[in-house]
Amino acid sequence: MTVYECSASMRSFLKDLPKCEHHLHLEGSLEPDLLYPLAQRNNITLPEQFPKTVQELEERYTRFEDLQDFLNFYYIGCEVLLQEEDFFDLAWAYFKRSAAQGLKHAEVFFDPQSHTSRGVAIETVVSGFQKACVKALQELHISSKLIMCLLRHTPIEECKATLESSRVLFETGQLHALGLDSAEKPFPPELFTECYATAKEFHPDVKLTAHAGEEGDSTYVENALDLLNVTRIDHGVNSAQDPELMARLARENIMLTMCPLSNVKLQVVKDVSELPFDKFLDAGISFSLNSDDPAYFGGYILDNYVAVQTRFNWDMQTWKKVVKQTIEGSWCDAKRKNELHLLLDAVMEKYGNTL
Ligand code: HPA
Ligand SMILES: [Zn+2]
Repeated sequence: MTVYECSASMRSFLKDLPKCEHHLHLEGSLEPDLLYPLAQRNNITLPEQFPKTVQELEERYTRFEDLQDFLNFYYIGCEVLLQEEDFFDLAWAYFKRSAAQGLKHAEVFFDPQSHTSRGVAIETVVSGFQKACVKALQELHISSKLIMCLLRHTPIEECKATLESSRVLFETGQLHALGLDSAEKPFPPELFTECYATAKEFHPDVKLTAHAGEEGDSTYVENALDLLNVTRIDHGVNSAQDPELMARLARENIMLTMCPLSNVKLQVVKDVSELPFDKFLDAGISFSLNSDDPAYFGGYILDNYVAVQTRFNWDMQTWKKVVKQTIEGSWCDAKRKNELHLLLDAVMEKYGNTL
């Protein structure tokens, strides 16, 4: 297993940076040591061939062949979540772990269809997550937003029904944005044009994002922009294939929510060093660094920052630039952004030119 290490002082600087996460699937933060107790609490029988112990499961998580191989485990994991308190426990565990890594603001995904398909009401899911968000703000000073994702492998009629059932949650601002995840290549953005238009009709403030260019090529990114009217792209690694698209991303200030450890684990790239961060910086493209499904990919937000540092060896000013653009690309209000910028200034001052 690859170990990413940087100097203790650099790690301390990276930990102190006020980090915002834009690409985190709450269901992907289900650690094996919570999965089995929840299965027991809810009397869920896991499939016969599913690993029987935390250790066996952790071992299996070290070798995913591709996105689909991972998703097969991810959806089985979802099955242990039933009650409001399960969703609360899951999200609260994520916030606590990430607080210890210097997380200050999180815009987090969830997949209602992986729960409603098992008879769990969307309100139960959202209510559990919301309670954790409130506690995270009060006790950990982490602000957050919920992004509802549609599962692109499910029938479009099911996606439309899910959207309809979430209408009030969007209208009342309990849900902040719409996203799109699951198997990318067979289910391109154009299938979801109507769903995205509907979400925007719920409320003009609803934000739109979509996974694109993780396993799909750069045309998936282009089509998500043109047909879904997203203002953010989740992953978008493959945008680097097309110089014209790169120029457009910079011009239109589209943020890419990059996930270094995920990309290695799902074999999008062989090593973090292959990711086009320097190309994006040179082209003036905004990106953030995120953990995606930390329980499955072996690292939370700071672990991703450290992995990038071990391969790119950025100086403090480059990190300042990356964190600044991450704050700017967040969907929190101007007051919160200002607080985050002040935290960043304080960290830069604390470390001076020492690194
Ligand atoms: O990394 C991902 N990609 C696509 N779908 C997902 N659903 C959870 N995680 C992912
Ligand atoms: Zn993702």
